[in-house]
Amino acid sequence: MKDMSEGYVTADGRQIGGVLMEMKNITLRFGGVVAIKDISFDIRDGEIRAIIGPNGAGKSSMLNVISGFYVPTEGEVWFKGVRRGPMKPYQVARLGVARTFQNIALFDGMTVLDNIMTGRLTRMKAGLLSQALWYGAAEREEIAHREKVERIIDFLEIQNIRKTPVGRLPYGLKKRVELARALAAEPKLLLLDEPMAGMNVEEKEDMSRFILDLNDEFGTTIVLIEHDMGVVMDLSDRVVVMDYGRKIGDGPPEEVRNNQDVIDAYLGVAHD
Ligand SMILES: Nc1ncnc2c1ncn2[C@@H]1O[C@H](COP(=O)(O)OP(=O)(O)OP(=O)(O)O)[C@@H](O)[C@H]1O
Repeated sequence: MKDMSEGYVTADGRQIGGVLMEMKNITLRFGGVVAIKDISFDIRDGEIRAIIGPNGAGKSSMLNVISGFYVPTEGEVWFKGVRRGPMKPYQVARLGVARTFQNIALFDGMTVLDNIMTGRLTRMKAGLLSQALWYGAAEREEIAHREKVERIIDFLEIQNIRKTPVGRLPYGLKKRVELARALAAEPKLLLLDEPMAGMNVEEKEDMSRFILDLNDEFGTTIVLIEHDMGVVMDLSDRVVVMDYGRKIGDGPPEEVRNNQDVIDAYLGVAHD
């Protein structure tokens, strides 16, 4: 077991805990393409960690390694002090990892409420047989799940659309429902793939507020990929910068912003 005791205090006075997840020398290849080259970093309990980089840098690939969707070609992933082997998505979900997607992945024909309930599936104990045999227990479980979901609906201020089919909602609200569904799994680690993509300024402000509030209220650790630099600088405690599959920067936003390699990558300086 790893020592998880160390932590740090953020510029705004939040106490960040020890290492929740550690990526050790991760390399990921797709045939001849090397999407990630020997990258190491950690994610600490309670922090908001961003992964940034130009198009094709390897950010989505890295998020997929963190989520367990991809198994790295080389390197180790440690979660809660234990080395993680290859896992099925539901096993990763049970460990407490949930995510949202770059292209919203909701059921358009279902209501907001039912979409969010699908986020509780990995937490449901009562299977079909036990539901038939122990109807009372299953009903109690269902009520408990609904209470959790209602709390999330209140938290994300979407009470007025709870019965609306998702397909009828504007883009920004769909993104919020997707966040609600991920939260319904009560994740320890929440992965957000471009949570602000395609949003207007007001929607971005709302989403930023919800991300900060949920980190504060539920203590959820967050990893996000985001192209909007203003958002990244405002929200994150520490930032990993990727370029051509390599890590070229890692630290608090102000440190990363002044890193010459990062400036060069964003200005498109030639690489050898
Ligand atoms: N499934 C795959 N099969 C083959 N190559 C892939 C696959 N996924 C990603 N790649 C390649 O790996 C590299 C990194 O891609 P990735 O999507 O992780 O970058 P990214 O930083 O998320 O880019 P973007 O900001 O454009 O989403 C690219 O060269 C990409 O073409």
